[in-house]
Formats: sequence, C-alpha cells, structure tokens
Amino acid sequence: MNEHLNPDNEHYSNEELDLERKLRPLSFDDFTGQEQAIENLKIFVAAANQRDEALDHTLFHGPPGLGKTTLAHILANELNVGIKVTSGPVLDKPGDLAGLLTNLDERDVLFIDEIHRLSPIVEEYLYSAMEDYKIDIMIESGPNARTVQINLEPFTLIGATTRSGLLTAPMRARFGISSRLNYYSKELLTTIIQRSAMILKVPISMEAAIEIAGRSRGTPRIANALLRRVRDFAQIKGDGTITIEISKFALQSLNVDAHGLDEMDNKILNTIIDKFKGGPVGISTLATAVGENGETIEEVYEPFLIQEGFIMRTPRGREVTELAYKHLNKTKGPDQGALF
Ligand SMILES: Nc1ncnc2c1ncn2[C@@H]1O[C@H](COP(=O)(O)OP(=O)(O)OP(=O)(O)O)[C@@H](O)[C@H]1O
Ligand SMILES: [Mg+2]
Repeated sequence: MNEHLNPDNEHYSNEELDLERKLRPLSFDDFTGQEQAIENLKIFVAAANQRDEALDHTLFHGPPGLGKTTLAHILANELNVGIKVTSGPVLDKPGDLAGLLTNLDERDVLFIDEIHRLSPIVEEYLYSAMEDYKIDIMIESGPNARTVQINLEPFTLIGATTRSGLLTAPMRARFGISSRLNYYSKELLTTIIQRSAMILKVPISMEAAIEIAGRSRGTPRIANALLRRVRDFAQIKGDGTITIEISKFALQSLNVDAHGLDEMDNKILNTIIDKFKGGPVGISTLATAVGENGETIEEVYEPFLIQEGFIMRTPRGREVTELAYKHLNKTKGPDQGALF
C-alpha cells in the first residue's frame, strides 16, 4: 500500500497517523452510519465477488473526514484484493499512472484521492484504462519511438473527492457506482466515539461521549481528534476516565465551538450578518467576501450549516437564521428581517 503517496497524511504527526490507522474501520461491520450507501455497496461487492469480477469503478464524494478513504480500503478488504493508493496532484505524468496500472493484479483496487485534481492529460489517459482495461504506452525514444497498446487486468478504480462539482462530465460518467457521504448525526458520532475509546482503552461515560459528539461538526475525523485531546485532559487533570466534567473543561480549554463549527463556518455566518445584513446574498458575492471559492463553500461548508439550521437557501441567495444570531451572540439590526 503506497500510503506515503497520500498527501492527506502530510497534515498529521506520526502519533496521529498511528492512531488514525488504529481507529480506522476495516470492514463494513466496523463502519458506522451512511446506511443507504453501505447497504448498496454490500450488494455490489457480494455480486462482484460471486461473479469473480472486478467491482465497477466507484466514486466517493462528500465533505472531508466523513470516511471516503476509509471506505476505499474497506472495499478492497471486502473484495479480498490488493489496493494501490495515490492522489490526483501526485500523478502528474501519464507514465506515473501507467506504472501503477500495469502493476495491478486482477480485481485489484486503484484508489485515487482528490481525483478532481488530475491533470487533463492524465485524466484522458485514464479513460481507456477504465473503459477497456487498455492503455497505450510509448516505447523507445527518438526516431524509433512508437506506442504499443497493452492490456490491463480488470481492476476497480475508486476515486474520492470533496469537490464533485469540479469533476469533468466524461470522468463522472465512467464511474458505475457513485456514492455521496453525508454528515453524521450526534447519535452515530456517539457510537463512533465509544468505539474509538474502546480501541484506545480509555473509559468514557455516555454523557461525555454525547458531549464530544455534539461538538464534532458531524465529522468522525473531528470526533476522533477531540476524543484524543480530551483523553489527555482526563489523564493529567483526572484519573484517566473521560467524564462529562472533564469533557466540558477540556472542550472549553480547547476553544471548541459549541456546535463544532470551524473558523470558516463562523466566518461565513459573521460575514452574512455583518456585511449583508443577514442575507440573502448570492454565493459568488459571499465567496468573494470570505475569500473562499464558491464551489468549496457550496460543497464543503454550506451543507453542514444548512443541515444544522444556521443558513437557509432561498431563491435570492443564502440567509442566516435566528439560530446563527444566537450562536454568535448577535442581535438583528432594526432594518434586518423587516422585508419578510
Ligand atoms: N463511519 C465511520 N465509523 C468510524 N470511524 C470513521 C467513520 N468514517 C470515518 N471514520 C474515521 O474518521 C477518519 C477520517 O476518515 P477518512 O480519512 O476516511 O475521511 P475522508 O472522507 O477520506 O476525508 P478527506 O476528504 O479529508 O480525505 C478515519 O481515520 C476514521 O478513523
Ligand atoms: Mg481521504
């Protein structure tokens, strides 16, 4: 497994990487939530296994930290095949891709993270590999240079992206299976935190797990990260057990937002309130004001803010709700809301 090719990992310290690996579910049964997606995948995998065929190419899309990479590895495990891991920005020449593809065994998985960031040349090269399991490679150079077509073993490409809107239509069309991951409920995150605590061998009360879950922005990665930090507080300030008191104290010390909103979430809400009187404001205007790409706001930030009831989408743009004012301790100006 070429984990080192995964740029994802750059953001983590060794300790964190190690824990990430330990906490990562390895099978469908270990994986909590995303029920609809999992139920379908189980069927597709069972059918492919029964026919002894490669699983159809599969795309996972959705916000960061919800389990796309985890599911790619689970699929390889459940298919009982090998997996090679790479990512869009790393593959800059068709030759790199050819090397990976020709080393795949029958039914193996090739996982390409951040697949929306493939260069157009590499992407085009991938098309015939996906479609006919064939690629052209250039042999020799100079006057003798020529291309030969070689056959690949049937394989499964698994792509992951936080930005499905940036995938080209031809790329998207080549995935037989496409699965969108959604934010996790507080209940599911509580279960995930309890499972992680068990693996880390740290006792945790039900109340504490619920408290941490509520501050995790619907995201298992954040839930696990908070659990690890709260565990430190329990170890140093308490007797090692994660109680509700320790959790509240730790989360407050860590400045974790009561809803788990991150900096950009809060910036978006603050901007709509302060600069646009609470909205409605169009996505591109908002994007310029917060200095983020409009599509990123739509795919990565907004879904959570809408799900949690901080923002409403109206035909004239985005509007913040009462809950957003309350969350940010702001009051509506006199002329705000008067239009409605
Ligand atoms: N359903 C789940 N149950 C338990 N743990 C989960 C689940 N989904 C994700 N995790 C945990 O959250 C961490 C982050 O998940 P993962 O790396 O798969 O997210 P991702 O969607 O690939 O994120 P990114 O877009 O940033 O690459 C994993 O290490 C795993 O431990
Ligand atoms: Mg990932």
